Amino acid sequence: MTRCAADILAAQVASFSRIAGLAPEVDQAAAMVTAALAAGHTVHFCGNGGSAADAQHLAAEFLGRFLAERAALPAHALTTNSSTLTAIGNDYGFDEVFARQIRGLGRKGDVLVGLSTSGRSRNVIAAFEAARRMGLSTIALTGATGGPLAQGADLAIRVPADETPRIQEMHIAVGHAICELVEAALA
Ligand SMILES: O=C(CO)[C@@H](O)[C@H](O)[C@H](O)[C@H](O)COP(=O)(O)O
Ligand SMILES: [Zn+2]
Repeated sequence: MTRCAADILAAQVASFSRIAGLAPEVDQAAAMVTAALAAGHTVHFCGNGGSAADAQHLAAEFLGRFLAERAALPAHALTTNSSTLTAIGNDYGFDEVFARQIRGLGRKGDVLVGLSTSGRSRNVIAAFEAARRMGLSTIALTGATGGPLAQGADLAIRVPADETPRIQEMHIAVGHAICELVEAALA
């Protein structure tokens, strides 16, 4: 299927026209993250490919600043240390790259945010299983179908799109909305 630029851009506008319906879930996610940060806990992020970039982007918003000048907030992307990722991947398998980091770095009361457009990435699902066992809260950002990741999460934000790029574009919009709400709540 070949689409011209106008078709692709129209598809982006169409998916974004549905995003306001996610307000209740976005409010809930912001409340979970705000409560954890206010109690001194950390927010961890993970995902693969473009979602790894989104995980890093969102962690940076908390550690750095989003819109307001304020103290650094503890956030961490599990996607950034190539030595950690290759050691765990090589020795234990790629499915373990995030779960093992959660077992090492996660603390009861922390929040784990997993981004997966399919909701089927096994390494993200394994990290959620580890987090659940340890008492972390879990927030899944997925596409409309949600997959097993959404089913097993404390909170699932299923954005109303089916194609990976459209889903990713909405994930970063949702992530930014959560950042803004958390920053305002903690100000
Ligand atoms: O960015 C893109 C496509 O837009 C790709 O890199 C994409 O993230 C990768 O194929 C991921 O492995 C997809 O994983 P997931 O979203 O299904 O968990
Ligand atoms: Zn992408």
